[in-house]
Amino acid sequence: MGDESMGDVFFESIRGGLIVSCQALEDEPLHGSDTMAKMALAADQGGAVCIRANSVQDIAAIKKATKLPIIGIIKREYEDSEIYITPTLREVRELMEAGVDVIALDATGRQRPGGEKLEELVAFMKGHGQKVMADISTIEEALYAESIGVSCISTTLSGYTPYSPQQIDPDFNLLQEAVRRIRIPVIAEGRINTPEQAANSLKLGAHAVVVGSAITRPKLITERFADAIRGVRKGQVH
Ligand SMILES: CC(=O)N[C@H](C=O)[C@@H](O)[C@H](O)[C@H](O)COP(=O)(O)O
Repeated sequence: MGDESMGDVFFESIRGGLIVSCQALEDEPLHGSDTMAKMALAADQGGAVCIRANSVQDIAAIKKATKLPIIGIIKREYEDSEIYITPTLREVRELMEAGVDVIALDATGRQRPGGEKLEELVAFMKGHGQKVMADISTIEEALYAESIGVSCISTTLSGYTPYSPQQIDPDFNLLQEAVRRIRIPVIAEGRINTPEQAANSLKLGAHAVVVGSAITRPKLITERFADAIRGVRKGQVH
């Protein structure tokens, strides 16, 4: 592990712990800061060590509901880029103003809106003493993010770039390779849908685990159950 995170209060506080991502976009039934604050409180009471949250409004509401540290993002779409997780300096500034323990941003190699550069965003945040989580989709992106000074990496975007493995399960291969080759903390994130997968992530060396949909997206959870039972009793005679 790199020098910055060694002994760092935030990274020590989340070591081996569960980070719950509390997010609902405008088109989701649970959208709304009050609801996200309640989700965060439930996560806190359930044993989470940190919350990952989207938008200045949600972050402000969550801060009132719990004292847990926050990894903040702003999802915003731009016409000239595929990147939507904290894409530009505008979102970085908004998050710094809101005040979060860590800012997470897309650290894939893709073109950013307005031609902005990942290195410049990271340098800006580090220059202001802001911790940075790099959301990556491949080992090359993880290595590059580490080389430009991010505080930790997360496997968030594996499966969400066209050049990373498209799979239903979490990308444990990427996690393992990152743990082997990266010195800063490696966070497991993305499609961790069962307690066993979360525990396995830590066994494979993840510093902490982020779980979102499986805890905070009831529509998706319902769909999984509905899909699993669909047709099971069809044709049965009672
Ligand atoms: C790809 C992307 O946009 N991921 C987002 C990142 O903040 C969230 O929508 C995910 O819920 C989060 O990464 C946790 O993952 P999962 O919900 O699979 O546990």
